[in-house]
Amino acid sequence: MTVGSGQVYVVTGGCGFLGSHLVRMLLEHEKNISEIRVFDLHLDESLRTLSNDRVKVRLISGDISRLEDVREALRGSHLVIHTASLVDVWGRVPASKITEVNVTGTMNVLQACKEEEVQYLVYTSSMEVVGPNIHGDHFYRGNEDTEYRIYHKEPYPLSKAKAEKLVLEANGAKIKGGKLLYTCSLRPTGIYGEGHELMKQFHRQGLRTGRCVFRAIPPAIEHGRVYVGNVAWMHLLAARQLQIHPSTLGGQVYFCYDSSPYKSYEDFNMEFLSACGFKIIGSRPLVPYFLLYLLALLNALMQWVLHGFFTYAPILNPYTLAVASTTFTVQTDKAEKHFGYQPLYAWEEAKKRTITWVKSLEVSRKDLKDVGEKGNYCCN
Ligand SMILES: NC(=O)c1ccc[n+]([C@@H]2O[C@H](COP(=O)([O-])OP(=O)(O)OC[C@H]3O[C@@H](n4cnc5c(N)ncnc54)[C@H](O)[C@@H]3O)[C@@H](O)[C@H]2O)c1
Ligand SMILES: CC(C)CCC[C@@H](C)[C@H]1CC[C@H]2[C@@H]3[C@H](O)C=C4C[C@@H](O)CC[C@]4(C)[C@H]3CC[C@]12C
Repeated sequence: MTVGSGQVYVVTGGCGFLGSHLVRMLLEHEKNISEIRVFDLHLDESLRTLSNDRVKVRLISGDISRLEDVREALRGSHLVIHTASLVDVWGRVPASKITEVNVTGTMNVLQACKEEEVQYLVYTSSMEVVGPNIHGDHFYRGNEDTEYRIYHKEPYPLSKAKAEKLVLEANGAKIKGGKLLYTCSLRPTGIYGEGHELMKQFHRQGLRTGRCVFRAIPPAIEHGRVYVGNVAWMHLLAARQLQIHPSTLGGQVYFCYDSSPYKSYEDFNMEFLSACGFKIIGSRPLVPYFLLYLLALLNALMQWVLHGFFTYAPILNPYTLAVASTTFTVQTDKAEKHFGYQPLYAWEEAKKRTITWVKSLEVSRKDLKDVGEKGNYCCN
């Protein structure tokens, strides 16, 4: 295999949901690279087979919270896209672990950039560094300059906010050899698309309830969603343009957006699930909010009681309920203005691809059933 003398990119968390889309996106659309280093705690061996005549995909097993691992991965590279993170708003992982991976891990990436002379870093942040806040203030089609009462209490948003701050503060810092480090931060809203773990859970849950989804959140509550392919595309463009126009992109934050419609979380999921015969029951929430809140509190109490025996971490807790019940949508053109971003996938295409994937989940479940698993597939 002949591999050229292009740039070397490191993608931390490259085996995750977004990371693996990003690796494929780079392979297909970034002509200036000869090696992609996929750094992750858990390697997805199938990515290795993506190497081609032009680009080598190198899988590197490592822990972002260990500086030595990160330094080794970054040695001799040109740019880092740092997506590795523990994404947990359910209490599955202790807060200290979330901080270790998301904050210390980011410090390590910055430190390694400085020591290994890597000049460019694109950080995957989250809408959660802004909100929703626990006061339930709505963020209605806001942009990067919209004023909002930012208040973090939960470990995940807290860690993402701290990490983003470190990344932005590091912009312009001197690295070994005297050159400057340039950083920018991308803030996706709720990402969806092929491989979305939470969608798999909603799909499984819907099968258990006879393909019926019981409305819990008022349909007027808008929740921002963005297609994974567009988030990956935006990372690619930001990485490219950060090197060409470091003074424009350096130190900046950008919400990730595309033409996905503004809808409630549940109605948005129905855009895909309805193609599998799922129905949403109720034009308004079937359970009053205070009951849902009590249930969420009960789940939190159970988690606390059972802590030490096993991890009880249902989807519904006071925090996820607050996020789902508070409007948070973005409307901005900052990324277009600063680095020419336009979504690569129109909503129709993103929807089509996601539906094809959700339908494939049905096939794999049916395969399982054929080999003996008991399941409920139909309801209508
Ligand atoms: N999924 C969303 O809706 C969403 C929305 C906004 C922002 N984000 C951000 O996007 C990024 C990717 O999220 P995702 O949904 O693909 O999550 P994911 O869990 O699928 O991917 C994260 C990856 O990081 C890796 N990782 C975790 N701990 C590690 C460690 N100690 N060392 C090395 N690698 C480690 C995981 O193995 C995984 O492959 C994260 O930074 C997340 O905060 C996600
Ligand atoms: C009340 C129930 C019926 C519905 C519960 C849905 C809930 C689990 C969903 C709703 C919104 C989701 C979050 C949102 O899309 C954005 C992000 C940011 C990202 O950085 C991490 C994931 C997260 C927090 C989503 C988690 C799941 C949430 C809370």
